[in-house]
Amino acid sequence: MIKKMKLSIREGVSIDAINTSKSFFAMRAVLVSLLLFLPVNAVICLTQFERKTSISTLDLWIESCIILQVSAILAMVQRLQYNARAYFQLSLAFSLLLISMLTDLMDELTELNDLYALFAENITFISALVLLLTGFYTWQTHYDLLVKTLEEESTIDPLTKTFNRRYMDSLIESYLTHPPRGTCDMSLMVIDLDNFKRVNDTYGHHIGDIVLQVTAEVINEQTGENDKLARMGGEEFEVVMFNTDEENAVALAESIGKRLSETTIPPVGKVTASIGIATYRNDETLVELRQRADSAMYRAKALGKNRVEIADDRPNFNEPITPFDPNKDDFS
Ligand SMILES: Nc1nc2c(ncn2[C@@H]2O[C@H](COP(=O)(O)OP(=O)(O)OP(=O)(O)O)[C@@H](O)[C@H]2O)c(=O)[nH]1
Repeated sequence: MIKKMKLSIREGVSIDAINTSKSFFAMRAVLVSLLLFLPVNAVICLTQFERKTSISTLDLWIESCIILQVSAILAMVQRLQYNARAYFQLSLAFSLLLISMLTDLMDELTELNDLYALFAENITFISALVLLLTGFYTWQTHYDLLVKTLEEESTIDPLTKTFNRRYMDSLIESYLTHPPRGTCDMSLMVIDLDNFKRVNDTYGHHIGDIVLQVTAEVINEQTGENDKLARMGGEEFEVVMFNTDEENAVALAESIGKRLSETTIPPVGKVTASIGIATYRNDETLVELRQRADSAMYRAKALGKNRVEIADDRPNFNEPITPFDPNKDDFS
């Protein structure tokens, strides 16, 4: 069952669950020993019933049914595997509830009306209720945390801690489906690091990862609250800029490119990026918008890298727009 959990829950959460597996086994041992008392108790009850018969058969049936139901719930609790504490508290709560009900049944059957038994029965019952409340609370808290973790993991790139492609797609799609009232420009920027393979080949994958992290930091420093950054995969990033026309998008792209080309990342030195910009046109789909931004980025690569290009039907689009420093090496 632990294996199944590992497969169904994402890595971060499953580690938490596996770490607690020892507690599950310990708790299971306690429960099994508790449950062994059930048939023993039942035998005692029936023996007593032979002798004292003041309790009605209907009462006996009703109480037995409730006991069976609680046992069934206890068995179901065994399937709540994702939090050791909730599992422990709920299992103990239902076990105590069973003990309390069995004690009650025995008490009625034997008609001893023993004060000690009455006291023990009530104490057990109250403890069971307290444990039930805390168990459900723990369960709910852990469930909320689980949902939050899964939400984060499904939208965040684990390496750079920026958003991922899935989040970016849904963000832009929701803008396109429900555009804000009035005119509101939206621009998309595609940023692709230059000669990144060389960085990996020269310094290793680990240093390549650091370069990606620093790149994300540099882009984040330059962007404002209307912009969202995502790593789309490999060495490619996207920034969606709401309330941003082409002119402002180019200005932001230039500042990102400039800042990146000035940043020294040891031991690599400086890295550069080719950037493509596309500003949203009415009735355009996400695929079309991204295609235009992508082709602008590829044009930037073709024109010598380390520059910004705008996706457009401009007649002179082949002319470089804003070269940072075309003669400079990509990393020094
Ligand atoms: N370190 C690291 N490298 C990655 C990751 N994802 C992809 N890569 C590497 O990124 C490199 C991309 O290489 P290319 O597509 O040839 O791009 P490039 O070398 O930047 O060439 P240009 O884009 O033309 O400048 C490959 O070596 C991939 O292995 C990652 O998560 N970490």
